[in-house]
Amino acid sequence: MRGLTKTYPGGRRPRGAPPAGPVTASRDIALDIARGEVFGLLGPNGAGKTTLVRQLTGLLRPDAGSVTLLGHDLVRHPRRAPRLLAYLGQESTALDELTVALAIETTARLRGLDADVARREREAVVEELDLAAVAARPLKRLSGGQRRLACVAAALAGRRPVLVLDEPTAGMDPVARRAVWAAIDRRRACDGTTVVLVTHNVIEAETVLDRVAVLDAGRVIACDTPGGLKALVGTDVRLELVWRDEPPLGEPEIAALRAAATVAGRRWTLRLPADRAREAVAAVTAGPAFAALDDFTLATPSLEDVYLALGGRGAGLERS
Ligand SMILES: Nc1ncnc2c1ncn2[C@@H]1O[C@H](COP(=O)(O)OP(=O)(O)OP(=O)(O)O)[C@@H](O)[C@H]1O
Repeated sequence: MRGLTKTYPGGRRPRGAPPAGPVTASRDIALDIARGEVFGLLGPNGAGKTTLVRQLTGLLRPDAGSVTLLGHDLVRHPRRAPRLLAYLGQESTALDELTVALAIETTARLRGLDADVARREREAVVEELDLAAVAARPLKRLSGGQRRLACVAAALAGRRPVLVLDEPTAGMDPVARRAVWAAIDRRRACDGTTVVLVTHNVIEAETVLDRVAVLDAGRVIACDTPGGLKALVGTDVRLELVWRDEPPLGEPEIAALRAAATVAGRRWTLRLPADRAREAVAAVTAGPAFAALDDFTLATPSLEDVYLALGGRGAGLERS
């Protein structure tokens, strides 16, 4: 992608509401995604992730800039996109009337597979994502998480060399989410599939992503490997404390931690240099503090920390 720019015109608003001005959702975006890479787009609600992937998939025409995918100019020839990539949008209602099995098999057929190959592929992906129990039911009669999983299965059918997945695990339970991340990892490892992944689930996604672009207000504000991005925030570690009810603020060490913490209900989050974190862990795991503690975690920087350090608002980022 080079120089991708997209501004939505201001819309009409109900009488009395403030006028809605135009929104520039992509600002001069330049990104190179290598073949076989699992590439993440990270950013808060409204950062422009969906706008970007819709341009990448030929569904939305940029105002300026270019998208070249496997040698094809997708701004000039957007209809080539469906032959090159599988796209899972945020909302997929097109398959709602079909059963899960038929949705997967039909998608594979539409992507050019012979009937028996499409059937075999359907069987394999139903097993891979553990969908057998709901395979005979129409998508519209499934729970939100099950429907999303069925849509992921359809996206995987037909073996496109590029997968563009917009929040594939939204609304899924942990078992389903794990199955999706494993399926993505397998496509990359076995087929060399290129995957572009929009996600809010930063901690989970970290394990599958080769590189990540962080978007904020339509701009790419950082792009690197997860490790490279984490190096940006230095060596601070994150200490999370969850208290049973009242923390023992009478203890001077605990009162000092309170002053440095971000407090959300019973949860305190602290970002500390490693040696200071060690002292803090010693303080909270001794004496009355430990008795008052419900849970604690100590973690090295995550992509979420990177995002926050880069000045993002943090809203909308989700931890597993
Ligand atoms: N059709 C549209 N018309 C006008 N403005 C739009 C339209 N679609 C998106 N926007 C605006 O463009 C900006 C980027 O939206 P986009 O959906 O790309 O963000 P996102 O990063 O995908 O957000 P989310 O995480 O909530 O899915 C937002 O300010 C949004 O309000």
